[in-house]
Amino acid sequence: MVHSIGRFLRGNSVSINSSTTPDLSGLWVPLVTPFAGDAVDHAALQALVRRLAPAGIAGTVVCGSTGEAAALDDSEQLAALATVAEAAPDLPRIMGISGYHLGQTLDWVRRLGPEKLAGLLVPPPHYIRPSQQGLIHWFSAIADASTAPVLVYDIPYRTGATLERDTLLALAAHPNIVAIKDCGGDADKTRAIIADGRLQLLAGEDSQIFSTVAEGGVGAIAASGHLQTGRFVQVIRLLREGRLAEARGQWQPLLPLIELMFAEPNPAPVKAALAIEGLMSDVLRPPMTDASESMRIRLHAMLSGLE
Ligand SMILES: O=C(O)C1=N[C@H](C(=O)O)C[C@H](O)C1
Repeated sequence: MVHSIGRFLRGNSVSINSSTTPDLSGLWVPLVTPFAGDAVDHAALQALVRRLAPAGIAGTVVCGSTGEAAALDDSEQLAALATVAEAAPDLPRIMGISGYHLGQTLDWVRRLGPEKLAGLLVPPPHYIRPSQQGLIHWFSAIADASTAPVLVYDIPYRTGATLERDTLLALAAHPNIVAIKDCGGDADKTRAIIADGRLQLLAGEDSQIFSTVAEGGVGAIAASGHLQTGRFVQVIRLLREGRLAEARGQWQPLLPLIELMFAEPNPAPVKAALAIEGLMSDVLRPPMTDASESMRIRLHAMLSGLE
């Protein structure tokens, strides 16, 4: 049994009720961060957002893992967020955060307080591998401090921390924790969260979008959605409408694209594909590396075959 020491279980939580819980369904695109040389390429970021916005996406994620947030300093992150907001002011934005120092992370959450965010995407602290009780403390403290609703980012292969099913169900009681981005790799846990019904579940593994939404997930945060965006949007919409065969017809042509996008560390293939399309230059910040030559050749072939 895990015990929360968060403010919400002490009875003085922020007053957020179900009528104000945001609807996070649909496709969210975790934006890459384009670079021009050493600097963030704001013009390319703006053009990217303007291309994605009309495709029917729910919104964007700024500074997720795909956005190479680990390589951006605070002012670059705030500037990227401002550029995305300026490019499409009415398109909802989720901001990714991460860290392992609770005090510094809370300071950052408070600095983000004035931003108009649809949510804050928060993974467990990486590297330090706390207990389940420690994880409850981490998320509760952040959710207490955040003016935006919190999405729990369950991604043990990046953080080294496993969020157990009971932990996620305990966090679902927090009025400001509203969703999970599911990269947990545990189908039983995924189903339990969906069956519980309090957290909106978004697929975080692109290859699992179909199965997750077919089982009751509300959408996805998917880097592959930079390409063939309208088709990803359609798949999720059709599944949520129960139109399984039509959804499958849209989904199957996306599988080679998804496979290619993760054949090298994300976001190198996504950036290479967008560079081929003339949207940005193909630059990542070390220690991330740009796509290999063989990847570029495969991308050229794939993009020329796409409608
Ligand atoms: O940035 C994200 O959010 C995503 N991250 C995943 C990862 O690379 O770990 C992939 C997913 O498509 C989106």
